[in-house]
Amino acid sequence: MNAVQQFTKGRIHDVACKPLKKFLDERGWLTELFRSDELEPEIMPAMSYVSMTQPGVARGPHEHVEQTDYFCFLGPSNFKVYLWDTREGSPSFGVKQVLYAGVDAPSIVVVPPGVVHAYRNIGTENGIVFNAPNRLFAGQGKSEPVDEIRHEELVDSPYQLD
Ligand SMILES: Cc1cn([C@H]2C[C@H](O)[C@@H](COP(=O)(O)OP(=O)(O)O[C@H]3O[C@H](C)C(=O)[C@H](O)[C@H]3O)O2)c(=O)[nH]c1=O
Repeated sequence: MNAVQQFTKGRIHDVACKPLKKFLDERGWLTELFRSDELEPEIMPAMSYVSMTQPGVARGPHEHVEQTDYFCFLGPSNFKVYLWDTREGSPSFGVKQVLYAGVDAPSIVVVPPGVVHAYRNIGTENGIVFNAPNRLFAGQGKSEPVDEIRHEELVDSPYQLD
């Protein structure tokens, strides 16, 4: 594990945050989540899943060794997203970045391997997050270890959520 204890605020290299474009009409709205003609081959999704997070609840902090996460914060709540760059050699090594995403700012957040990440539902409704990672959860046929380092239980963790 890398030993960064004090992170500085800033923007993390290779983390992408893009607005989701909603096409609104009298029936509701529609938004594209990903397109194979817009993504780099190395982050092309291998699977997708949706999670619901209750108000006030956080998921993470976690990091992946090989997996890039492709989170879409769709609403109906808002999330505070926390990112910490622990990649030695990264131009933003030791940087912490905070983003807000969800119903008031529908967004895609791309998180590369080695960037510790967590998010909290800061709204009053259940919130939906779609993820399309570029690796299969637990590998082919769920036969491999899960590519995930969990930091939730770390004593004196540098990855603090407020
Ligand atoms: C991710 C995943 C999970 N699961 C099962 C495994 C557990 O029984 C259950 C909950 O998964 P987990 O405890 O890994 O979820 P979180 O710890 O909340 O992690 C989530 O939030 C943090 C911030 C993330 O970065 C993860 O990618 C995201 O899944 O769903 C599956 O069956 N398939 C999957 O692809």
